[in-house]
Amino acid sequence: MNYIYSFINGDFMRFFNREKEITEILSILEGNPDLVYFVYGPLNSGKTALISEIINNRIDKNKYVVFYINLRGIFISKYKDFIEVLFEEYEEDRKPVEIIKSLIKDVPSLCGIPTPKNTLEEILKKKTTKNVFKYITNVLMDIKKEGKQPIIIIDELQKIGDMKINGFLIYELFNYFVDLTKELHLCHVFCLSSDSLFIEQVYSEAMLKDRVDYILVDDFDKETALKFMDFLAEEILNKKLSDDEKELIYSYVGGKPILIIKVIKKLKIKGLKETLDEMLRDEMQKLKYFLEDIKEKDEESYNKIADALEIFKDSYEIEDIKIPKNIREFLVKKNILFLNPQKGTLKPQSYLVWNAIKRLL
Ligand SMILES: Nc1ncnc2c1ncn2[C@@H]1O[C@H](COP(=O)(O)OP(=O)(O)OP(=O)(O)O)[C@@H](O)[C@H]1O
Repeated sequence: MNYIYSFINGDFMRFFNREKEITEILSILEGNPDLVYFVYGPLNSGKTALISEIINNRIDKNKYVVFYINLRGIFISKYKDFIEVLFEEYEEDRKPVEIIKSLIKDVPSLCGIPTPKNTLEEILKKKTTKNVFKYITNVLMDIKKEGKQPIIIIDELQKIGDMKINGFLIYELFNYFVDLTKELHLCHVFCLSSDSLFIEQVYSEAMLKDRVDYILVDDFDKETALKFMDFLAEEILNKKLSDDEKELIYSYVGGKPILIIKVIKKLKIKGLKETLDEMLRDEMQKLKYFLEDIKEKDEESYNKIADALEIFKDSYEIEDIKIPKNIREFLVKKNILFLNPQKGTLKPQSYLVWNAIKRLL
């Protein structure tokens, strides 16, 4: 049984800023569970890093029990796959809550709901979610009786979007999450996703109105991005960057944390202009091949897509309906554009993509 989950992918990195988002989430956690929260934002904006910082360093570990269910990187094609991610089987003859209590002494979060072996077999035999949810609710109630507040976090929930058991599994889960929050006030629920089409579907789902809320984790704004560069230059290079250098980095990669980290790391072995030009060239190559493929398959679609992308030559962010629905959904699906359904806006997934668009179209 392996409950230890490392949130840090890649090198160890100290966490930077996000105080506004942290304050918002901590204040939600202090209150009674009431709504299901969707944490969304562009690709690699730092959603997982933020949640991980909160779980590891910002909450009182004696007060909360966190279940972090990560569907990222897991192949889920059938119900059984999903159940296997949701639960962690154990063999000892102890109650789940006892297992949980002993585990949380060592780790900040559990990556599955502990379930005795026989119970899991029973759950899997019945092809209905009713007994799954009943089991989870009982475990959560036991945790609450111990004076602790359970939190469920699901990363990349959209991965089960197409899965059907009776109806769509995802709707059954949403209903269950609404039960846990709005009805029972038993458990905090956070769903993380960078799939903005999925978030848009949730946003326009009448059933979820007034039962869910959204927390946007966007790329850093300019002021924060420049400070992040100072922070990283100190951490990684042990030196300061000039204002001109920071302005130049921002003009290429904007406020996307992962790209800023990449630039600063490369400065150990390469010059700044060379690093930035290389990154931009790679992005342009990707976009060029992407457009070439479309042009070869269907000239008419290519023209529509080129027209849509050309709109970004004048501005980074535009109103979503300026691009016809099918074209905008295609570009969002292909991770060229990010859709913010709350604001009704579209923008390139990063400044780097934006720069590639401006140079190629
Ligand atoms: N505030 C931050 N401080 C330090 N590093 C950060 C911060 N935000 C993001 N990062 C780094 O940027 C990278 C991408 O972040 P992360 O994986 O959290 O993004 P994400 O939004 O969850 O990605 P995805 O789009 O795949 O869901 C990680 O390596 C992370 O360590």
